[in-house]
Amino acid sequence: MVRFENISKTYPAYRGKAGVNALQDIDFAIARGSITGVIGRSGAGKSSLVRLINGLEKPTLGRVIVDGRDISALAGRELRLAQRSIGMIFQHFNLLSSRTAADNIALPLEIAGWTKADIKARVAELLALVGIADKHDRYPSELSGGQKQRVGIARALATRPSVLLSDEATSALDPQTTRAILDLLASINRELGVTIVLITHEMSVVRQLAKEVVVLDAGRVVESGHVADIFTHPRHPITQSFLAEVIGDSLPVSLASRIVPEPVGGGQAVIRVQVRGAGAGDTLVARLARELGLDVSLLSARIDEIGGQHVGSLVLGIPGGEGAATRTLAWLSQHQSPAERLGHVA
Ligand SMILES: Nc1ncnc2c1ncn2[C@@H]1O[C@H](COP(=O)(O)OP(=O)(O)OP(=O)(O)O)[C@@H](O)[C@H]1O
Repeated sequence: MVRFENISKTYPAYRGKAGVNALQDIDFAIARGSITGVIGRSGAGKSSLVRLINGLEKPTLGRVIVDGRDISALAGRELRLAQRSIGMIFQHFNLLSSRTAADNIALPLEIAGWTKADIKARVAELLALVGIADKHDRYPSELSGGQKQRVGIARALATRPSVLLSDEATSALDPQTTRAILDLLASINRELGVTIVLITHEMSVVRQLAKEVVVLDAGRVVESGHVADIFTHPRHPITQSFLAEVIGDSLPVSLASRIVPEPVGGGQAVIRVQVRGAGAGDTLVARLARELGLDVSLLSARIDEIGGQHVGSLVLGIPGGEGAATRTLAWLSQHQSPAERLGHVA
């Protein structure tokens, strides 16, 4: 559906400023009908990547294939026609302030040469789809941020695109409105089958909506895969730092304040283990206790639903000194459960 084939993008040197290698060796595919999050820090190359998908930028090397066509090779009318099958929504909505909600949504249809009657019917359908049928005649200044983004989404879907690009579309919204807009995008993906590519610097957005994630750093893909896999087994430090922001690797203060680096006589080793799948945590703790004959205690637990899977971490207290802690870590490793020792409590 969208395929990056060995893409590099270099912006040339300009007025004494050095050239920038914005993207290098980008090679991955986005499946039809999927929701893929592309995450990276500022300057990682996210916007350059989306602009390649809709043909606003050309790659320096490689090809970008959208719906079986090399969009990077198109120009003029052919490019404009191809762009009708790629909708885009933006952080600041990019609505025309002089046009009503309905007339903003009508704009791409006017450009595509639809008749007045067809435009009227399609706009009514789109306003209903995004849940603001009553805002037909409102100007952007009379709408809330969430409502403006709904107009943006309706406008992006007007010409029935197969791909919807979202460039930080919820970054200017509060958490509750963000959730409502992400829910709307999920239902659009489900009901219309539109492929969604989500550019963001927030892992919480990826977690709520995406099934696949691509992590960009300094113009390269450093990690990619299913969201649930990446959340449970992040390999690259940049991914780990994004995850720490959302999963809250932080322990409850009451526990964190008791953990010390050295073993405490008669105390417990503190081990954090990642778990995955409904009920996986219970099963793991029960088996560990039974097979190693240990009186394991559960000091803290956090389970989230990510990419449709239960993932989280358990903090276990292991009595029995260093030997028991080492045996526990070995057992967890044998059972493919990533674990780390945090210290000891009395
Ligand atoms: N038109 C341009 N001309 C020159 N350099 C550019 C241009 N657009 C982007 N860059 C540079 O390319 C690199 C990647 O920028 P890009 O905007 O793609 O990153 P980003 O991940 O979207 O960042 P942000 O989240 O801050 O928007 C940056 O170093 C940026 O300064």
